[in-house]
Amino acid sequence: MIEIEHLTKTYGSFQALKDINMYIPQGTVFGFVGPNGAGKSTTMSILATLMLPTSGTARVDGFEVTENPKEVRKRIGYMPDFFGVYDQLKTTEYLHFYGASYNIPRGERDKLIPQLLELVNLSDKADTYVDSLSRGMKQRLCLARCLVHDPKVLILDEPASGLDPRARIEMREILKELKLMGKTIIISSHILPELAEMVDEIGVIEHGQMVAQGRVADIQNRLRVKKVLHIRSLDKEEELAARLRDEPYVSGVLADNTGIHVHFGGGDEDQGALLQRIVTWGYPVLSFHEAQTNLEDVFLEITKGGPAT
Ligand SMILES: Nc1ncnc2c1ncn2[C@@H]1O[C@H](COP(=O)(O)OP(=O)(O)OP(=O)(O)O)[C@@H](O)[C@H]1O
Repeated sequence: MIEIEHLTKTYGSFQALKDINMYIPQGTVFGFVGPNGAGKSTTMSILATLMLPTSGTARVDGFEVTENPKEVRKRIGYMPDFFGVYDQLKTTEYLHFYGASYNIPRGERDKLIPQLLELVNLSDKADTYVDSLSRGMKQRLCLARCLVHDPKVLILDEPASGLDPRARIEMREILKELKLMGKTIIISSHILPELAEMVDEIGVIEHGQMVAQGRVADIQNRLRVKKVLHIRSLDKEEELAARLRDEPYVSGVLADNTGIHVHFGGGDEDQGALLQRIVTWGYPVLSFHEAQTNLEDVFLEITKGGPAT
């Protein structure tokens, strides 16, 4: 549904995007992650036909963004990271305004708008002035605005930024519903663990370059060169932790009240041998397992936070 090939963008002499390639199949929820200034908004603005690339191509549903921007716009709903809402309008009027700009007839809008408000949990705010809505409500209204023309693709630039935990959960639930409706969604965020639960694939961008892309689990596996083993012993955990520090492939050991966390660079056989040794030493092992790495760990592992080149 989205195909980006050799995309570059320069601002003056600054190269913000360097040969970006990205393929997002229909119905995929794609998490676009990267540190501040990495190039996420630039990529999304190009996809949304709001900015011209310097070179390369970007297609949405087969239509190239520079050759066929009108066809692209029919198919996308774009939520920018900063957006304005018109103060003098009520929520329903606001959505009528956007619906009318997509030439949706009044009768259809009258049916559609209550459904959209229900989807974004704003039914009880239908007659409220938009400037009196909370930030979370405004974000949800903006999402409803992106949906008025029933686009196949949603391009959401940090839809959960600045929201409190409850509002973020609400936003996440709405996005899950949109996924069920079959939308292809590209969503950028800094809130990585939250993305992990709902995205099918991630692309990690740093200094204008894609540094990793694929299914979340595959990327986690690829990066699991150093795993974390979580060990619990019925007693003498501190003593065991001290002993583990001198074991092969162990690069760090942390003991706290949840158990022993061992950074381990060995393979499966080495891991088995380590467990065997612990048992031979006579420690009453309660559990010994590989801790799940989350998307936050993956992100930190890939983006080392070096200076821009
Ligand atoms: N209009 C512009 N003129 C010059 N430089 C720009 C312009 N827009 C963006 N940049 C630069 O391009 C780089 C990429 O910016 P972009 O906004 O795409 O990053 P981002 O990943 O979305 O960051 P954030 O997470 O902070 O929104 C940054 O270094 C930024 O300073």
